[in-house]
Amino acid sequence: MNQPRRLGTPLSPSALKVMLLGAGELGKEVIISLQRLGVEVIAVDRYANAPGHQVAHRAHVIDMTDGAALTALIEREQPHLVVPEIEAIATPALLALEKAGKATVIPTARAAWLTMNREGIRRLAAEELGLPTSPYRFAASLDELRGACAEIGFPCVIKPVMSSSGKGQSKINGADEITAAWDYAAAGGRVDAGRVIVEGFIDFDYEITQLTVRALDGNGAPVTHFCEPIGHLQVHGDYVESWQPHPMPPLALQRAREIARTVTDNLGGLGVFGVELFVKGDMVWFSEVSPRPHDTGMVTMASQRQSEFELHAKAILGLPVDTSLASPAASTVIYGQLEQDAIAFEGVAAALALPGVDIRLFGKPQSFARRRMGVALATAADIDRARAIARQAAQAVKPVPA
Ligand SMILES: Nc1ncnc2c1ncn2[C@@H]1O[C@H](COP(=O)(O)OP(=O)(O)OP(=O)(O)O)[C@@H](O)[C@H]1O
Ligand SMILES: NCC(=O)N[C@@H]1O[C@H](COP(=O)([O-])[O-])[C@@H](O)[C@H]1O
Ligand SMILES: [Mg+2]
Repeated sequence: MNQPRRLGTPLSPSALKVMLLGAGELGKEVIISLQRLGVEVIAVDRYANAPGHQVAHRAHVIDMTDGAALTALIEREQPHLVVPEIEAIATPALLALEKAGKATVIPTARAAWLTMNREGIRRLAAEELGLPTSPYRFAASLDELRGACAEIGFPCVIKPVMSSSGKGQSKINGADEITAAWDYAAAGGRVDAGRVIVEGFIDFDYEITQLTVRALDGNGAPVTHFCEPIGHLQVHGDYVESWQPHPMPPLALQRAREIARTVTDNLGGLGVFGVELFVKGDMVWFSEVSPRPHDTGMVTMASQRQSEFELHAKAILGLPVDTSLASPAASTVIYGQLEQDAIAFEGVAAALALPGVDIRLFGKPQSFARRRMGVALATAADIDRARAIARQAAQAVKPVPA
């Protein structure tokens, strides 16, 4: 099937239809990119008026971890492509639909299934592909967790096997913190699988996301493209700042791309992958991979000629892509700060008055203190300046009660 998809007219019999499973800030941008190519988009999420719902042709609210509900919706809508946007999806249902020839899943149903669970992707990367990772163990009870921590040693990082954006994740320094970490993981997992991973703590110099795109070239031949490395800062396992290009010594960059190629070749399919890597000197460790655009990649809306969202949209349609950098840039997250519905934002004009700044407000209907509600973007002559300006812009934007 090395052919681009035939583009048609939305809401007509010739429409090319794409269904997004998850319609948060990342999906919203993918949807906008698809709409620019005249694709009919159906957005699905677990709550009403999700960011992507607001820009799609049709919106559905279902529990995407319910395999029967997910299958019924896909069979009813019959999209040409199903595009997972979050991890917490009934991926066995996607595997079954793909096997029955009833759905094409991006990049593949197997990739969505393997990456929904840290155990799937970690065992593939470390045990099958032989990639360097932190040492790790899995545990399904508090007792097993005590044993796993004793083997891995301290400090270590404990995470639910199914979670994202740092939810339920703790770094602990000693055995006295194990019980609290177990309870926190149980509360924070998006799907309570009652299972955690313990990882040895990697004392990295910096971490990057290596955005990797599997696309077809103009002749229909498969090609792997690499974006410039994205550096980022995480607090409590959640990204707060990212920048591109992150400078790297040639050997570390080569290793990062070898790892990214190995894992994405194995996962297969078409689209953007966010390969998360830890770097110390010339040493590079694989951490995890998103078979979809990555939150730290929001910086590409400012830094690249084609953002990671445009790259994903084009790649999944079988169109050629361009991963070139346009300018150094940075992104800083705007958190909700308030626990309220329907908040308002002040200070956007002051933020936009700063040089090279742009702002995205996602339109999430409900704010939590640590919920990502928007992002400030800044381009500048170098990443240090871009980071300083993006931070200043994010601080200027003030969530306020409506
Ligand atoms: N073994 C480790 N050693 C050192 N730091 C770690 C380790 N595991 C995680 N971290 C830190 O925590 C961050 C989040 O971890 P991870 O990516 O596994 O969580 P996540 O919940 O999947 O987050 P996201 O969904 O945003 O990718 C990492 O980017 C890194 O900063
Ligand atoms: N690290 C994964 C990530 O950033 N995913 C993005 O966050 C949304 C969920 O946000 P919410 O939790 O605020 O609803 C997801 O829909 C996706 O866009
Ligand atoms: Mg991560």
